[in-house]
Amino acid sequence: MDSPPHTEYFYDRGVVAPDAAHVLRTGAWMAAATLVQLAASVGAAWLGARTALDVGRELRAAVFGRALACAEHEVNRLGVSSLVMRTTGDVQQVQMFCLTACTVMVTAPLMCLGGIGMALRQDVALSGIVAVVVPLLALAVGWAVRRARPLFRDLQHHLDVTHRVLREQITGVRVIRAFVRETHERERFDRANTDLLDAALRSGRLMAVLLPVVMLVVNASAVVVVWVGGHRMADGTLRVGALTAFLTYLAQILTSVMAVGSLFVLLPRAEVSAERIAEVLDTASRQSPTAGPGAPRSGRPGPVSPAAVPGAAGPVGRRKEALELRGVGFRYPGAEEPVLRDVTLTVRPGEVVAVTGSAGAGKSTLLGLMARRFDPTSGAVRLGGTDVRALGRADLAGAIGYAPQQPHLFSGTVASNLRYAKPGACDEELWRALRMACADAFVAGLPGGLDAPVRQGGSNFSGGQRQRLAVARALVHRPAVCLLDDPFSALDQATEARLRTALDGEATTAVVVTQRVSALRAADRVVVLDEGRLVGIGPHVDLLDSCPAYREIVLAATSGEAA
Ligand SMILES: Nc1ncnc2c1ncn2[C@@H]1O[C@H](COP(=O)(O)OP(=O)(O)OP(=O)(O)O)[C@@H](O)[C@H]1O
Repeated sequence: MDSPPHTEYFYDRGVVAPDAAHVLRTGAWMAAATLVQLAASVGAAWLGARTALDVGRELRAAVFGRALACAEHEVNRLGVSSLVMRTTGDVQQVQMFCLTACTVMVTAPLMCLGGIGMALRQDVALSGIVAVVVPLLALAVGWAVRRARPLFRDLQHHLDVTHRVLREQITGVRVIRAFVRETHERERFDRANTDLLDAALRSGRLMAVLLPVVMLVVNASAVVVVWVGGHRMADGTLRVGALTAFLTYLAQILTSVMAVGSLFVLLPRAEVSAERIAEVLDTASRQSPTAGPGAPRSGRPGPVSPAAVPGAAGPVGRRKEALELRGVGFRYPGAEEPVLRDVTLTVRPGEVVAVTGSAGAGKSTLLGLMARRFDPTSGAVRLGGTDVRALGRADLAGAIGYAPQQPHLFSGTVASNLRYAKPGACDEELWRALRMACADAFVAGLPGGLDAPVRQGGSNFSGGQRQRLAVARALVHRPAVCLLDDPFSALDQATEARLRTALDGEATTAVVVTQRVSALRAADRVVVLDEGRLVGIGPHVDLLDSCPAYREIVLAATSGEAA
């Protein structure tokens, strides 16, 4: 009976003998085995790639979801560029590791164990060389992995820095040109770029040393096998077929060990990236523990339900809500001093309250607290008698229309930006909001009207147009409370007056940050902030008499306006 297809027999009976029929028979077995191996490899590569891509997609979605839910100060702490990097580059590193792990970690150990088994069966004495070589390789790779981890952490940090500098420079390119600071900025970028290069070289050098060390061990082991085997062949204790077979098994074992080694070379960078991703996933959500449930923001941010806000009644969007601040204090994370101290204020339903004060007095922060961009460090904000922390985010978003001081528009169309507030809004609702924000005339004049394109950040619109679109967006869903942060700063007097009249006509509760005397005069009441403290509240005329800080603001503003 024939022996099994075996490299040793193939050589001794087929090549040394020679026996063509044996060569053909054994060769056919080997070709069949190779085909099976090929199919298995292709299958493993396909499944591995699929798994790695799925892992990448899931991780990206998780990091992005967490970044959206992050508290604002967490986003600031991590940095926008770093968050982008973690969502893309870091996920890519983990994905690459997964791909290699999926394809290598199944086949390589099997091939290695199979090779060791066959080598032991072939020649126990020669197998001793394997017992020395494999731990040597493991030691070399382990040493490199340990040393590589801090180097890759440094590399990822420098990638973040370079991205941050680049992003800042590209978004600020107009300012750079206006102040002819190209040389300065080029130097700043060069510094970041060179630091990145150095970090990449440090980690690259380590990996460059590892490969020759591994190859040296592999080739030295082959030399030792041939040398020992050669002597034993001369003694007549080893046949040429056995030596050739052993060399084949040795190559199989070492190839498998090197494949696993390549995985460990990817490990430290993937590990660092995974740590950075985990840091984002572990950040606190902007919702405080007291926050109640509520529909997720991803859906349509429908109007707050009467059940969600006690006291709410009437048809959607026509409600008026009281907004109360009770002893509100706020300190930005990491800041030594609070920005707001003990602010108590009630904005009555349907009332228009103007907030004024010197630069940095805390006006935007106050509005941010009302919109629940962040939670107060002391006291509470109540809407319709309910603590806003107890409201679902969608409920709150439905009840409040917020236009921040620096309006942000997304790339898309005018309509898609306006529908951010109410995805199902019809064109008539959009035009109504545009009319209120005095933006209807310029939108009507755009080619495409509501479908006119908006470039990233609204860069194809003027500051005033962006501001009006942001105000319109805040009004589309007819919120119970409008929070407008300095909406008049880029508007002329006539447009400002039209916007005020439109807001009055809507009769919603409104809190408007402004320094414009005309707007202060027209408001039902004015709130005056000075270094985070509420120093005056009342109608314009009363405050002129009773509040020196207000008088100063008005005097400064009127002289400016008169000039
Ligand atoms: N994200 C932040 N982190 C730390 N401090 C902040 C942050 N935002 C604002 N501040 C600080 O809080 C204070 C109040 O800022 P805020 O923007 O509320 O003032 P403001 O009255 O709206 O000013 P302006 O009229 O100039 O817009 C400022 O001293 C500012 O430096």
